[in-house]
Amino acid sequence: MSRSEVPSGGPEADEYDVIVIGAGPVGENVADRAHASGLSALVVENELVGGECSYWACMPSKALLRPVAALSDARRVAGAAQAVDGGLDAVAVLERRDGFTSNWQDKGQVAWLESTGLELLRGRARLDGPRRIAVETHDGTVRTLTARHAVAVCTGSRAALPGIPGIEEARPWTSREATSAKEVPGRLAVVGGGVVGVEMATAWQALGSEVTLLVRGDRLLPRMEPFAGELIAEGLTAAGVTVRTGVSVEELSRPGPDGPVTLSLSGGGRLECDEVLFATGRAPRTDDFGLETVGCEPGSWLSVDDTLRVTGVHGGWLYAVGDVNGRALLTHQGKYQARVAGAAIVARAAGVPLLETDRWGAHSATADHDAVPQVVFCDPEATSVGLTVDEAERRGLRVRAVDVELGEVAGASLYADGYRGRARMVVDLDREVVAGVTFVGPGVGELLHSATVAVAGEVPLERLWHAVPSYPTMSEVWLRLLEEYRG
Ligand SMILES: Cc1cc2nc3c(=O)[nH]c(=O)nc-3n(C[C@H](O)[C@H](O)[C@H](O)COP(=O)(O)OP(=O)(O)OC[C@H]3O[C@@H](n4cnc5c(N)ncnc54)[C@H](O)[C@@H]3O)c2cc1C
Ligand SMILES: NC(=O)c1ccc[n+]([C@@H]2O[C@H](COP(=O)([O-])OP(=O)(O)OC[C@H]3O[C@@H](n4cnc5c(N)ncnc54)[C@H](O)[C@@H]3O)[C@@H](O)[C@H]2O)c1
Repeated sequence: MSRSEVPSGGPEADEYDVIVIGAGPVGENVADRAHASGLSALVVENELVGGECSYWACMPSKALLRPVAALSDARRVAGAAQAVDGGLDAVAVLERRDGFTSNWQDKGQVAWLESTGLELLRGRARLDGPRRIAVETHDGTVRTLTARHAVAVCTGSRAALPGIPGIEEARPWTSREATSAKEVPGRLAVVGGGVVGVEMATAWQALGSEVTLLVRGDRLLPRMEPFAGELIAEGLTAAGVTVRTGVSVEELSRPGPDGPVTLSLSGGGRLECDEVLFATGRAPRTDDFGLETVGCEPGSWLSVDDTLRVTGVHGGWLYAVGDVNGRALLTHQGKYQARVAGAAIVARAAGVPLLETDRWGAHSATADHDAVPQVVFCDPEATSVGLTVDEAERRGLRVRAVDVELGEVAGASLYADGYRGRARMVVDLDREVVAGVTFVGPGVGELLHSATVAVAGEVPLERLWHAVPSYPTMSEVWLRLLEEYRG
């Protein structure tokens, strides 16, 4: 037991100013904010400190994907391409991935908690009425703890599996296996054309699997502008992935424990594979969590206001931050919410009469509505922030889409021979500000933050005209977009 871990059963420490349930990236940040402002804070964690993101999501998936991009980048530049021989070294990639997860040990993250002075209790927490939680600790005892000011639920999400006949016996991969597998399956079927589906299809195809991506809708990445899914499908197909749209899995069968899986598909077809990954969305970790003891629906996404306080809970002491509130299932957005929630908890504990809850105020997670950035790390990369044309129109905004082929930008043509990529700026015509941006192409991930600043800053287009991009970088796409808009 490390210095900061709380011994179970200690009667002296059963009351804290703030109790945080879940030590993922979000819980860590809520607790850190509260503690740094002088409140006592306890963090309860049932598995590994660092959460899904560190061990089975962002970090291992990006460790699998970075070598794919590095190799593709070299192959797209004459002169460098000649130096590239063969594909990825799968063993080396998996070993590097293992390094990023610290071999699924959380010593490093516990050391960070210790260094901040936060207390950690290992065990499974459940709500137990107003301001109370009961924790089943890893030694089997149950501790009841009380929060003076706030309980923050930061329990994240898990993979959601559809109720298809045979799915349990087929023992499908979820995002956990897809990010932690130690061997490369010969044939991998991936079900779902969302972010996990396209990223993991990209990674495992490059590592040597023969990947079939099964998408029930008519396009990939349906939450982005349609051209994103088109360019990603093109990239996946060029890499050797079989992309099938308009197809659903109706049944699975895996007769032998280690044998192949057969998928029965809509329309009568069958597909045999060695492993099948279901990347079909997420469910909140709120089942068997005592939500009924505080008047909430067990198993539900926790609905919150913009200070991240759960709506409809008497006394206003319960917060839900990160994936578990379903607002934006992204680490950076959850950490942003954690900063806002932390500030709100501290202000309320100090008795501040009026919080800054107006739009873009210090106690309002406004960006969740208008400026959520996302980078999908496939090849090419797909990125977006703010609203698509479709979303803007559904909100009743009068918008214009401005499109530019990225390959026409000097910096992009230097980045890769025959550069393929596209940019779209969605302009709010009444305010003449940028409501949303999508960039798709190799290397655009690092470009996205410029768009996030423009969208969150509501920078007028006439001022953006004075933000001069360096020549010859890909950022000159901004100049092309503005020129196209001004005509
Ligand atoms: C394959 C994959 C790749 C992803 N890649 C990215 C990416 O590149 N960039 C990005 O921004 N986002 C990415 N995401 C999303 C990102 O992982 C999540 O948004 C992020 O992990 C949410 O953080 P969190 O702290 O809310 O929850 P989590 O990281 O899920 O942490 C919750 C913690 O709470 C603990 N817990 C749960 N219930 C209890 C309980 N009852 N008692 C005690 N402890 C409990 C859990 O053990 C866990 O440690 C990815 C997701 C997946 C699946
Ligand atoms: N790079 C990143 O930022 C990154 C990477 C991975 C995951 N994430 C986050 O994790 C979350 C989860 O990702 P995800 O891909 O699991 O969810 P998702 O919601 O992005 O995509 C799931 C897809 O599966 C489809 N689907 C659902 N049920 C199905 C069924 N029965 N059969 C076939 N298809 C079905 C849905 O239509 C959807 O397109 C996302 O919200 C994403 O923000 C982010």
